[in-house]
Amino acid sequence: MAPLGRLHIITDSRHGRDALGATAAALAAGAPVVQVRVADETTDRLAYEFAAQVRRLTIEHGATCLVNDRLQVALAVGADGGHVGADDLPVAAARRVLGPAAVLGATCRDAASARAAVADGASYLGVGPAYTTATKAGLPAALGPAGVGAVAAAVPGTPVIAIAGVTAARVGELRAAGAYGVAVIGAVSEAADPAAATKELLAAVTP
Ligand SMILES: Cc1ncc(COP(=O)(O)OP(=O)(O)O)c(N)n1
Ligand SMILES: Cc1ncsc1CCOP(=O)(O)O
Ligand SMILES: [Mg+2]
Repeated sequence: MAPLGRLHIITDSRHGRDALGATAAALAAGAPVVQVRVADETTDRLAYEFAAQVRRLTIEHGATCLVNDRLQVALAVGADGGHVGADDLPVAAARRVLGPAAVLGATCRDAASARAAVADGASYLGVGPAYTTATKAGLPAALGPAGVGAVAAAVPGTPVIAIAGVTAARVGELRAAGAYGVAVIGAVSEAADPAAATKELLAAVTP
């Protein structure tokens, strides 16, 4: 399997955002991974239709397509994999649903849950909140680069993707702490020029 991309663009599920437009711009600028993430209240039908459009774009650009939470949508659109957290299917069940070859991400905030997720079949970990963010409500306190690094150190060989409040300027300290890559919503979706923002992030994550 090809190595996981280091920059994950997550679609912005907030009302009024041009999620598809920002995603298309990010892909055209070279983003290697897109995670489809829709609002909890979005119907499966709309989630499927949106994910199918993103999947087409990722195929056009040779990028990896992951689907957050809704693994049935991931399977239905032929995505490369999915991402699960505490409110979603357990990692071992998600692995059974997606099959052995799929990319499977799991949200983790500490060393013990990270080790368990890897043992249960996660192929990468989403670790955060790295910093505070206004994009998602109800998150615990920020881990900071050191907290992200502590999780990464617990699972050598498993890519850790830092998430929340990530900007190009913060990528260096996250990488230095042990993060393999980063996932962003606002840094691309809220940028005046999402393609330029993607290029800046890509330059920062590229070893
Ligand atoms: C790369 C990455 N890391 C963490 C998350 C968060 O997933 P989760 O905790 O399940 O929260 P929701 O995104 O479902 O609100 C993620 N999506 N991606
Ligand atoms: C989905 C998710 N899970 C933890 S933080 C977050 C959103 C991150 O968004 P941003 O990159 O704008 O801080
Ligand atoms: Mg989730």
